[in-house]
Amino acid sequence: MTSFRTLDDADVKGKRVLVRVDLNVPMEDGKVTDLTRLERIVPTLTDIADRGGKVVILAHFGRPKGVDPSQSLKAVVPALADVLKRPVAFAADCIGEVAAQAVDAIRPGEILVLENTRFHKGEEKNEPDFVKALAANGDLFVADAFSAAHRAHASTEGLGRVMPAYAGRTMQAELDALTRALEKPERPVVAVVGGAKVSTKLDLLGNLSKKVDFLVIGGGMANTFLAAEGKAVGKSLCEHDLVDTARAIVAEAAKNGCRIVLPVDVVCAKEFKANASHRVCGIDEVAPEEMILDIGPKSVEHVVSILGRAKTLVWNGPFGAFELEPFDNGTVSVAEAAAELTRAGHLVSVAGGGDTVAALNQAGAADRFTYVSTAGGAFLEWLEGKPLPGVDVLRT
Ligand SMILES: Nc1ncnc2c1ncn2[C@@H]1O[C@H](COP(=O)(O)OP(=O)(O)OP(=O)(O)O)[C@@H](O)[C@H]1O
Ligand SMILES: O=C(O)[C@H](O)COP(=O)(O)O
Repeated sequence: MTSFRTLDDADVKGKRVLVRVDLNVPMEDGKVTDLTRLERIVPTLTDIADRGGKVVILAHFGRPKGVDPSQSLKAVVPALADVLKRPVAFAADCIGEVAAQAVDAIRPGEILVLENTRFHKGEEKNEPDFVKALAANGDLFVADAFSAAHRAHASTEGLGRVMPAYAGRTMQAELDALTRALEKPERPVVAVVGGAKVSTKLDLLGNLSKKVDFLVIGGGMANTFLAAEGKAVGKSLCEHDLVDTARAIVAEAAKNGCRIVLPVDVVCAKEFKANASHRVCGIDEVAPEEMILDIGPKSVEHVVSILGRAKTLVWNGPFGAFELEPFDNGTVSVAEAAAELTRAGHLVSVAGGGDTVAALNQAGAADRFTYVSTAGGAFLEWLEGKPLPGVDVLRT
């Protein structure tokens, strides 16, 4: 069995601990608008600090091409200090003299953020010299950015190869949850895959159909599967060029003993806007001028009954255009049912993906899920069954 060294195995006292976290948080007018990623890293940072380590934070922000003051991590430092309820120092570079002096200047138990690693091209190229320059400021490496672990960058993967490396608390929680959900799940396992387009989730559907017992397809992508069954989907978002691909996914799933679950009724409107005039209809009754914008009540009931018999749920992507009321209804109703089944101890539920997390928050259901991942791309790549370099480098 693969295992990971964790913070419990690390002797951090008096050491300079390079901690890779994800500070890629949403900002508006220089203020952080969602603190979730900052809150998640508190246990790791306080644990190292309280055990007498010097906490030296490495992170990226945005996708700058070289040094770009508008993408400086300095703007995130006040919010991080607020969340930690401790002072946080900042250094204007992540390597060289500036970084070395800042690391020298903090005492054991104190916390320092180094400037955006992506200001140096060696970060994304994972250049050995840049890895070396980062490593010069630390004695050990703690990886706590699962959400950046799909990147083989210097600060996510390179450092793990050149110094003693440990999984931080968030990384550990994420890996535990993901293992419970797909690697060693209690069966039956249900995957809900919604969202806009099949084309963005082909690998994911292929991988999940090998691993889960029920693959519930929702959102715009369900329309392509419905079209593949010969249903008329009117003006709905639908990738007609992918109907053969959809048929191949269904056939492959059947071979693997995985049941594909599609909507049996839908909510249709003629306009893509909030509170557009709408109606519920059977899946064979969509008119040429209509768009499917949500699943209907019978579909909700069907999905909820499947969840009622399941032990594990993995969820990525909403059932409908959840940003527009009342087309959030399907997503909200299924989310509420999943949250209650989880709270009652009947279900292990793991969800991820930017829009998915927004939809679960909107439904007031996120807090009752077993685990909600803050990762976007990394969560998707994990669902696709791809190796995550920032995780693999931690394996013992
Ligand atoms: N029937 C539909 N018609 C049109 N758009 C839809 C429909 N159902 C869902 N969507 C849209 O799909 C989008 C979400 O899909 P997406 O694949 O991005 O989800 P996600 O994987 O959770 O998010 P992310 O890509 O941010 O991680 C939403 O904007 C939603 O409005
Ligand atoms: O926000 C994210 O999903 C991570 O921080 C990764 O960011 P990236 O897609 O720019 O590598």
